[in-house]
Amino acid sequence: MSSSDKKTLFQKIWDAHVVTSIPDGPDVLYIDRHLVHEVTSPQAFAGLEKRGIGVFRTQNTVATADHNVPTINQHLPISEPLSRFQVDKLTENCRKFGVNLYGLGHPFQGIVHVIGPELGITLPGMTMVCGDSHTSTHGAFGTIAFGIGTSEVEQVLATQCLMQNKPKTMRINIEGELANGVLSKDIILYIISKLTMGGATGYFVEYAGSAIRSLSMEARMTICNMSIEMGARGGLIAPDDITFEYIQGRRFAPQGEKFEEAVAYWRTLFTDEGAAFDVEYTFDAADIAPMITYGTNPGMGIKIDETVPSLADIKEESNKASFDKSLAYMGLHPGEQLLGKEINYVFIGSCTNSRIEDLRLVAQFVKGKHKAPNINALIVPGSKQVEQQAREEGIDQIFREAGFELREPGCSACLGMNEDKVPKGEYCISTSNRNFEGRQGPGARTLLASPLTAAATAIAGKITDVRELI
Ligand SMILES: CC(C)[C@H](C(=O)O)[C@@H](O)C(=O)O
Ligand code: SF4
Repeated sequence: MSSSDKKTLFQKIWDAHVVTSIPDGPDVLYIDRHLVHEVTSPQAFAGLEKRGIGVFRTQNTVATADHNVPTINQHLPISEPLSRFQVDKLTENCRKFGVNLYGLGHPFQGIVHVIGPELGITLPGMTMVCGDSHTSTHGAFGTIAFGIGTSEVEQVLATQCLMQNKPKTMRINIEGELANGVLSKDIILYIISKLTMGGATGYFVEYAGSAIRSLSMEARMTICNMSIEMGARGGLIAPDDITFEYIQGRRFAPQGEKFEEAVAYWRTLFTDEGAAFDVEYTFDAADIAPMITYGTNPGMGIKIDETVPSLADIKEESNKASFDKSLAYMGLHPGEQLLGKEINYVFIGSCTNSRIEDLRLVAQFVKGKHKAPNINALIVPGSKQVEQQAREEGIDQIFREAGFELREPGCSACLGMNEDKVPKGEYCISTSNRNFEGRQGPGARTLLASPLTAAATAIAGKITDVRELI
């Protein structure tokens, strides 16, 4: 193989999906799977209706209701009018256009980025899109998965294709062993704190290295999920035995001989030795600690035992400009220690950390303990299946005894499009992926962290270094 024949994983998947290349323009890509939710689909369906056309490949399109759904009493009509309208509109559109919907009440309903993988809809080597920035989650399977805008949603519904300029490629290697109490959420918060919020803009990232290889699929999804938070178009990880084992037997995954055939192909999905990336970074896993954010973008993160930096420590120009405003919003000041700070809200959920593995980890930690009296804790599973599994495993019971409530699935307080909001001025340790101003409710102050850090904080009633407790 000459050096020019050597391909990155990204290049291999991309090349396999180019329908046609527009000279000096974008490529037209075939899209294997299209996920749809209630927020970004109404205008797209309306556009099809206006043009008098249908959905080209309904069998490749799956919809669910997640952003606007309440997390209690899902069997009752939605009381909040806008949310009810959005969810009803999705139901109506899916019925009209013949799209498969896992709506409220369906045993497969859940956050779009949780249900795709758990149902075996997400498979290695695919192209996947959704009108949602965290579609990058699915890259954990060795998939080119990325978020698109509503007009592109219409394009894909109509043609199963999408025009795309090829992004540049970046590889991030994490080598070595993670310390006890450090989770994949800490890895990605660490990476984003190093690269900053705009550091991967224009790139598609491949995560590699021994620390990444050792992670479960759930943990890999957490990392790929947040690729977008450093501006990347998406992130992916080469599939391996851990991936194949996760997929085997899942509802819509190939079965029997078909599965073996698929695995034989999936094993070709890796970056060739010596293939070139536009940029490459390597970090030492041993340098990663439990992380927490102090500001209003996910790149404003520190190791939990560090202090809030000062303007002089900030390197990125765009962050400098908003630094003071960000700290004022958060009610924090440079040099302040976050450890030991009393906070009243904990949110465990979102497409970053609401999978069964996250819930198990939290349950294992809180078992036999009780949350502090000042803490309001919300645990929201990513899907009906996760909720069901948690109940079967007695995890709901453990949570109840520890003073937490296991809700019904949805995006919930990740972005507060339903009634799950954090009150103005209150701090919330959140396992979600965004800490923008007002993200969890007007005036709410979000501190992003791992599920273990969230759990430890809930028990102590103040920001806690989980390494001291395990
Ligand atoms: C509502 C949706 C378009 C949005 C996104 O694209 O990511 C949401 O999921 C988010 O996390 O902010
Ligand atoms: S859980 Fe949060 S980040 Fe994920 S899709 Fe829903 S709103 Fe977006």
